Amino acid sequence: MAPKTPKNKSTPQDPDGILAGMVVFLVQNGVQPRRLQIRRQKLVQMGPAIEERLSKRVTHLFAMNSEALLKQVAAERLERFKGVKGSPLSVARGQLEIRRRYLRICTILKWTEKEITSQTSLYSLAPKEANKNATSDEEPSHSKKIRSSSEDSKNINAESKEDAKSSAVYDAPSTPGSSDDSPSTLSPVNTSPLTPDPFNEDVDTMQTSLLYSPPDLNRTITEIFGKLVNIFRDPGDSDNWEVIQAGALHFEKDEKVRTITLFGEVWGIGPATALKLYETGYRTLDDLKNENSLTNSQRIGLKYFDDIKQRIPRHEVQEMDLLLQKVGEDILHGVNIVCGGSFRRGKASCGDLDIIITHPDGRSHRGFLSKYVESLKDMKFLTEDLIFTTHSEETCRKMPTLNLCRVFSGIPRDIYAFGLIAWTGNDVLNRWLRLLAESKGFRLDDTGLFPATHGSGGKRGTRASTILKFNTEKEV
Ligand SMILES: Nc1ccn([C@H]2C[C@H](O)[C@@H](COP(=O)(O)OP(=O)(O)OP(=O)(O)O)O2)c(=O)n1
Repeated sequence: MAPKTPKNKSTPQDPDGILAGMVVFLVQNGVQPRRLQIRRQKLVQMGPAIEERLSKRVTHLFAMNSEALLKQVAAERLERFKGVKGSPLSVARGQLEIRRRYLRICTILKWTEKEITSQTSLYSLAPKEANKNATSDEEPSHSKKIRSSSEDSKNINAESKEDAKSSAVYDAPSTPGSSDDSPSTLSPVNTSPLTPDPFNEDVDTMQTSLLYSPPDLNRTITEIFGKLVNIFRDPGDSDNWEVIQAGALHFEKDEKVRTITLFGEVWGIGPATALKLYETGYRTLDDLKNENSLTNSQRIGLKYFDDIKQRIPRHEVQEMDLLLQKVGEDILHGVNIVCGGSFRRGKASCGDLDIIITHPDGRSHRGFLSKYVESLKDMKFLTEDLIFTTHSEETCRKMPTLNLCRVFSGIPRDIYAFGLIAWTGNDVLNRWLRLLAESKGFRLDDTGLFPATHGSGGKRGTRASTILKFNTEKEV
């Protein structure tokens, strides 16, 4: 029988790596499993042995901070690390960088708040007996010289932002049954190959710093551009078709493309309508004001074109979120109102507000939406209705503006987790999750996870009526 291929490719280890000879125990507490996995892979490349338990062999502990360390490891077990050199290490761009200004003699138990500089620093505590090379406070304890540069702080800052972002996701108003989504949840380290982190939009950046060799997608793109150049090339104007020289794609200058793009930016106007309007002879937004065939939503989209295009700063969304919750609570005690979308993902600005509503009792959400919207209109928070659709007896959606606020209400409690995921996004995560579900024979949408029938001729199967129920996003 052929030997089994290991399922997971292990990260290549550098036997001469900067941490070769160390036996490291990674403290999981305080680190998101995904981030821990990335750090673990980076560390492995630097040559240490990584122990799964805090055995006697362990020479170094890596933890986010003293608090996280003490939460996971009893103080007595750290006795042997007492009074030895501790230096925060930053693993960045595949290199271990030691910031000398932080080198100090310290004992773990004396760490103060001040010394916990940022969440992104890894603290290394080298036990005396294993750290014979350690000389003075001024020198890194490792024999290899390590580049110390401004890059370090750049990397740290980048990581800090990312952390702030990820934690903001979890700072979202608590939702029924979802309190276990906290980033500090302990979970076993998963050493499977890297897969996109659904909740972390910047993970790609981190991945590129690992040993990662993706397919050459640029080539596909340049080939397509090459074809476009040939199509749009003007033989008499050979200087004017290269993207770099012109600063834009040639076809972006084309009046038809430009007009259709502009019209398509009006809320409610899709590509087909935009083309129709172009063919009617319209060229500017002002022209459209006279068009009778526009729907009410399109008309509002046109009226507030500039407003709608402006992104809303996070602090303003925060204020609106508080107000939305207060008004909701005044109407229906215990109602759960979460602002999803980019706000819940911790973004600095948001295109709109995506409000997801349910009630823990599974019943009272019914009829809530109309009272809620009326109330918000009375106080002039909402001024115009764009769309109101009812998908079923229980699920209805409304998108009023001027605050461009999308309200998803009446999401019954038992499918709420699906709604939360879908309306928190981002869209890439949603596509990724749906594909994943499909690959396992399911259909996933904002109302549930359903076993799928077998499709034929390359078509997707239809979804069965049985719904699988899950309480939290994590379970989904
Ligand atoms: N094509 C799309 C569009 C949206 N969504 C989901 C994920 C989004 O996060 C959520 C809300 O959509 P928005 O268009 O409001 O997008 P965001 O809130 O993410 O960003 P923005 O700040 O631009 O509003 O809906 C999706 O799955 N697929």
